[in-house]
Amino acid sequence: MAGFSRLGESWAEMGSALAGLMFMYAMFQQYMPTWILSYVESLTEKLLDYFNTNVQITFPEFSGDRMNKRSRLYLAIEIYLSGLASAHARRLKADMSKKSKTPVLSMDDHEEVTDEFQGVKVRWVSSKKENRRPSISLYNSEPDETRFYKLVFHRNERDKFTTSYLRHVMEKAKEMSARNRQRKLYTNNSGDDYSPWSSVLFEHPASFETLAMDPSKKREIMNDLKAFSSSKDYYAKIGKAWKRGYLLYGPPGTGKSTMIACIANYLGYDVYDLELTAVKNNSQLRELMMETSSKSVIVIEDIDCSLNLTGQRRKKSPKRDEEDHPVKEKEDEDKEVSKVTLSGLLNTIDGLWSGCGSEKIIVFTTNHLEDLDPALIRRGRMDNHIEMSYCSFEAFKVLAKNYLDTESHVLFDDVKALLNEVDMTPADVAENLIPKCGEDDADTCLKNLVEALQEARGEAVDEVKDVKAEPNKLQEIARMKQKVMKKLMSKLKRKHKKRN
Ligand SMILES: Nc1ncnc2c1ncn2[C@@H]1O[C@H](COP(=O)(O)OP(=O)(O)OP(=O)(O)O)[C@@H](O)[C@H]1O
Ligand SMILES: [Mg+2]
Repeated sequence: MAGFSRLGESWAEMGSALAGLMFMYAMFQQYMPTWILSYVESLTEKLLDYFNTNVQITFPEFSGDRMNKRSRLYLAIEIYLSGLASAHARRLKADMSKKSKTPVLSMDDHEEVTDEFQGVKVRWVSSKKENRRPSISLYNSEPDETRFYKLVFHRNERDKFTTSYLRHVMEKAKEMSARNRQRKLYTNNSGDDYSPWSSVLFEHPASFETLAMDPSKKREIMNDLKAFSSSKDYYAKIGKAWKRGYLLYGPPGTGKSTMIACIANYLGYDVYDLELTAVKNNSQLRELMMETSSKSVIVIEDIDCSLNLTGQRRKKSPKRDEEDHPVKEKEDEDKEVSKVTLSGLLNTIDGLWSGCGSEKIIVFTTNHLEDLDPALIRRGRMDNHIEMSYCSFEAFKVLAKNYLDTESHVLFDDVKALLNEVDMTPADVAENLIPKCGEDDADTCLKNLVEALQEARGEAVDEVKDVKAEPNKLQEIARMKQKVMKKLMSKLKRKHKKRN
């Protein structure tokens, strides 16, 4: 008995000594030199291997014959783990890369985090080992130390973690780096000899969250975009270039340009703003398209006024002046500068050239859908036609939240009733919600909006009365007014774009 109790005591002593050692190790771990940590780690691993039911995969930082290339897999894991690390790791490292807009956090050496995949837990450990060979050698480019990540999981889950989990890590990392990437806005107005595009950082703050639109329509568009961006295999299978066309149409100020920024921000794509009037001919257009990168939104705004693309298929009789001489129209003048034709444009967006590069979204915007050549916007070319309409009550609620931080108010009912009767663009509603002087609060802004809507309703009623009084004459005036406005708008837009 005495022997047993002595054995028990010595086990207890060993146990408490081991616990003490472990406690000291944990306490002073961060002050210890790396070689001690690596040594202890490998010793512990060997010891644990005897009882181990785990499988472990190592992902070294450097790969290649001479270990001189940073491994893409390692970098992807680093990005993937940054989210977990910032939430759970105790010791973190921060780094800033040229391409990212925020610092990238990663686990510090000898730190670990747990992840969960399909209900099963896995452990990620970040380690490093010192390379004993002298690093100053003509023949040895191996770094002094090698970092690696270790993935540890139960051996029963081998299939799951060697295939689907690693795929999941790669996909997530791709998504995360796209989100964190510094994106660019390209224009073809002032390209140089080296590139037909010039660029600035794209930092538009618009997002689907702040876009005023019917929520179900918004969700539909977001789903469509997500499905597109993850359909690489599908497009390859059906033998179609991985691109999608969006046509955004609606009156000025309904959010077409804002929607483009939302799309680019949502998918983490670059934006190419293609000014067709600055493109000399079809071959330059082709060159521009070939110079666009994957993961981009290529935009042609106001396609109806970009060039005389709208009527090239319909034979138009030339306009004549009072003395019956043919009048040179503004569009004809443009045609002399830009010789891009409708078929050139169709071929570039939809023909063989469109296969160059992939994952591209092409967006046309227009205020006048009815003026466009049907060939330009047929399904398959412009796959998704989205009407950007006047402000609905649902859209107003988004604006009220954005601008006034308000989700309900006594005046909401008035606004709702008025928006049912009056067409007002989200841009005009937003303008009324902006405080006019620093002290304007939500009450004042909403009152301003109600007044503006009432005023607009008054004008609309007056117009209806006039039309009833003299229908033919007034309808003719309205048509003329619309025509003049349309031309004026086109002119202004062209001028504005040329100036920029
Ligand atoms: N649906 C919307 N949601 C949020 N803000 C909007 C919306 N529509 C317009 N706005 C606001 O109005 C401004 C003008 O909108 P935007 O330039 O997107 O309109 P547009 O439809 O492109 O007009 P245009 O046809 O004249 O180019 C934006 O800067 C934005 O602040
Ligand atoms: Mg616009």
